[in-house]
This record gives sequence, structure tokens and C-alpha cells, in this order.
Amino acid sequence: MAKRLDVKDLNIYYGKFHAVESVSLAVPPKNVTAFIGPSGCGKSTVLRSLNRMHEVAPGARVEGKVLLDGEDIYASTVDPVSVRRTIGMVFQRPNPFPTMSIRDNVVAGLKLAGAKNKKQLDEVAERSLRGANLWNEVKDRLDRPGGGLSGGQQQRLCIARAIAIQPDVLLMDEPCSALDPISTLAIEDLITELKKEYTIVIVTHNMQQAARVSDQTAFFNLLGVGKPGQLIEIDDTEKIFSNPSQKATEDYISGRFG
Ligand SMILES: Nc1ncnc2c1ncn2[C@@H]1O[C@H](COP(=O)(O)OP(=O)(O)OP(=O)(O)O)[C@@H](O)[C@H]1O
Repeated sequence: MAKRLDVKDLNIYYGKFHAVESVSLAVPPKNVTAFIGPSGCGKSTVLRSLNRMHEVAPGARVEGKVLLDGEDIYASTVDPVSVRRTIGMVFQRPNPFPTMSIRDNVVAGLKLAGAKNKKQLDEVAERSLRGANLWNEVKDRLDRPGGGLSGGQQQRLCIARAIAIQPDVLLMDEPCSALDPISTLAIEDLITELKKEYTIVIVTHNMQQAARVSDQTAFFNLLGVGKPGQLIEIDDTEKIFSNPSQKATEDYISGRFG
């Protein structure tokens, strides 16, 4: 539970395209780290490389290391599927299985891994839905389809599905970008709750959101079209938003570009 991530001199390529250059950063356990920066600077690419999700893109590859509590997730003995189990991901658009029941959506990963005991699965479903602050809204309709929930509820359902398998780290790629302001606040409150048990990395375009939910913030930038994205600085969120070390960070957070 809640492990530490260390990224060491990570370069990420899509075929011949060098998308991200020499990123090194550390994500402490039970901490929220936000990735911010202009479009195309590689935030999602770095996030996806943290659980090898980028590998679903043909030709994508990394050089460098990503360590989970010291274990290299890219070691030749490591199965990418097991990495994605220990490092879960929540995507931009809520993606529940629309016709599957709410309960089955939550335990889909466990069932896929062979779990069959109905009582245990029901317990996991309840615990995960409570953990995702959704239980009270759905407890009377657990057998209804996941697609029948509102967008904000669907996103919390996806978070319940991600935590049902008890990952060590949760990656969130703009989890609120498709949600209204009320649902966004519900997810932000939930992130603050989840931080007690999980290590969280979130990509967000919303700087107020980064300031509200994260402990440390990483600012990424790119020097021009076709150039690789770079990590400009990473520091305590308060410092990044009040007194960043780099001028590019200050220009970005004060709205001068991006
Ligand atoms: N599957 C892919 N194949 C080829 N190039 C890709 C792929 N995914 C991303 N890229 C490229 O890698 C670079 C970084 O993209 P990425 O999506 O990581 O940026 P981002 O900072 O998350 O952007 P945004 O804020 O717009 O989501 C971009 O130039 C993008 O076009």
C-alpha cells in the first residue's frame, strides 16, 4: 500500500519521435503530485510510462528507470499487466463498462483475476464504493448498469474500480476534465481522502486544481514543436505557485503562456 515512485533519467519515444527528455523526479508515498504544463509537453506520456500504459501505443518505448519502492517496473522479469495492477489508472473520460452492473463494474478486475466468492466480492464492492464516496448514492441500485450514472458518478465508479484491486499508486489523467464544477469538487475531495492510503499522481490543466489538491507540483514545458518535453522544476505546490525557481514556471502559472 502507498509505495514510493522514483523516476530516473527517463526518456520516452514514440517510434523515432523523442517525446520526453531526461525526466527525474520522486513521488513520496501518501502524497499527491500534480503534473502541469502546456499542451503537448508530455504530461500524459510521463504519467502513462509510470505504469507502462504507454506501451499500448505501437513503437512507444522508454530509456531510464521507474522504481516502485526500489523495484524497477521495466525489469525484464516484470509483467506489464502486474505493473498495471499495482499502479492503477483513472482516465480523462469516465469509462465504466456501460451495460455491466454498478457492482460488477467495481469488481471487474478481481473477477478477471479469477475471484468467485460472491460474499467477498460484495464486500470489496461496498468497501471500494465507500472509498470512492459513491456508496450512499448507489447502494440501492447496485444491479443497475454503470452507464446509467451521471458523469461525475461514473468517474467515482471508475475510481472505485481502480481501488478495488488495492493498488499501491493511483495515476489520474485529467480526471475532472469531462465533469461539471460540483462533480469536480467531489473528485477533489475524494483525492484528498484517498491520499491517506495511496500515492497519487494527477495530470491537470487546471492550475487551481493543482493548487487545491497536490502536495508537490511538477511543471513540464517544451521548447518548440517537434522538440521533446522537459521537466522544468518540481517542488512543493505552495512554492511553485508563490515563488517558483524558474522563469518559465512563473510565466506559465501567471498565465503568460500555455
Ligand atoms: N500514441 C502516440 N503516438 C505518437 N505520438 C504521441 C502519442 N501520444 C502522444 N504523442 C506525442 O507526444 C507528445 C506529448 O504528448 P502528451 O499527450 O504526453 O502531452 P500532454 O502534455 O499530456 O498534452 P495535453 O495537455 O494536450 O494532453 C506530443 O507531441 C504528442 O503528439
